[in-house]
Amino acid sequence: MSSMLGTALRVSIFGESHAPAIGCSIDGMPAGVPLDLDELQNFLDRRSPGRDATATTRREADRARILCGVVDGHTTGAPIAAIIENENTRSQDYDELRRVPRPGHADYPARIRYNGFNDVAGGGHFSGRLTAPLCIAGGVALQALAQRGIRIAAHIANLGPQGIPDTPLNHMELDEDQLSRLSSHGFPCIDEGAAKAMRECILDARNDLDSVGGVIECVAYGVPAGLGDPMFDGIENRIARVAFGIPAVKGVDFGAGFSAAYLRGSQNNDPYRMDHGNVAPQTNNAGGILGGISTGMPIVWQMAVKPTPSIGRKQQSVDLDAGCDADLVVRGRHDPCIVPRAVPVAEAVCALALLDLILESQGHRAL
Ligand SMILES: Cc1cc2nc3c(=O)[nH]c(=O)nc-3n(C[C@H](O)[C@H](O)[C@H](O)COP(=O)(O)O)c2cc1C
Ligand SMILES: C=C(O[C@@H]1CC(C(=O)O)=C[C@@H](OP(=O)(O)O)[C@H]1O)C(=O)O
Repeated sequence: MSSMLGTALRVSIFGESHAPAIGCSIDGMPAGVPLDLDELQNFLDRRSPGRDATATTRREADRARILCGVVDGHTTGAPIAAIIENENTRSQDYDELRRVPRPGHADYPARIRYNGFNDVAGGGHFSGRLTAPLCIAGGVALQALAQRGIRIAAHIANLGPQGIPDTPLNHMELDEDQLSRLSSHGFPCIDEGAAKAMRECILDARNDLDSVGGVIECVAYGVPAGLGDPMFDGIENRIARVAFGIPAVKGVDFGAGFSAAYLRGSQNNDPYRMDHGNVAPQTNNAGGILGGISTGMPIVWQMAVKPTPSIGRKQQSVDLDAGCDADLVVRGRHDPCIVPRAVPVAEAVCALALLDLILESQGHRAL
């Protein structure tokens, strides 16, 4: 299992959900980037488990311990390594799953791929818990990008089988106040009414021993025009590659995305106008990217998160040792919906993909 990303900024994620620790290493971060460790911890807290009834009851402090690469509040230019200790594991909940795999989780294909040697406890290296160290690396990248005037925000765009929509971010440029209100919100939505309805939808699913999914919209403001490459190294390719590393993400689209297929060219094209000497597209169906290259408009993308596979209902499975059908009731503590906790993870992957691109385009030089 190799969980590495980036070319100029190379990040490796290691650990397993019930191992003593999970962590990351970050190679290629330039020296002298100011790093506020409280801000980083606040970012990790937005993802951490066990905070209310809409999330798993596994309580973890998720304290990031930076081992090296940061001195006196600045990056040193040396590789950064950080860990989070796993403090609340209950591995016996997973004993049966080695034999009887959960529908929708990685148990069965992982057993075939790794000849049964993979760690099943807590989902092992396949666990959503690995997004905690991903958020350490992403949190560092977010602070580095903020130094360059690039701000990233995400929210729950839509949730549940009936589709409860929040106000789309693509139609608005958030000011600093709105950005910090969204990022300090326990349930990140623009519209309070939508947040309330979404919360109820998750609690209903939990009561029904079931789960729900949804869509997260993420926007990067302040990305200058002209970054990126055509074909295989475009901004879309780079963000999608990292976003699909988040467990449970099954779809990624940009700007109008799949709905562009149902528009005419006259509706989908973003007309140009001059504004105080600058080229200003009047709409942003392109999501800030044309030909893989940034247009100067906000980069707008969405990711679809499936309903949590581990649900409390009896499900059909198989006993792989006995070679027969078997019913399964999954035990343990699970998120009835992954979406709220995955919002900061979307911001993290967006920051990592964009910072890697920027460092690559400046020949790995200082920010
Ligand atoms: C933040 C986060 C929390 C998650 N929590 C759970 C959980 O409690 N139970 C579960 O079965 N899956 C959970 N998942 C999803 C599984 O890890 C994921 O569905 C599984 O590894 C299979 O991968 P795939 O869905 O990408 O194919 C979570 C994912 C994330 C990102
Ligand atoms: C602990 C986290 O989420 C976990 C993600 C997860 C999974 O299968 O992805 C399964 C559960 O693990 P456990 O059975 O050990 O409680 C979740 O609690 C976390 O995200 O930090």
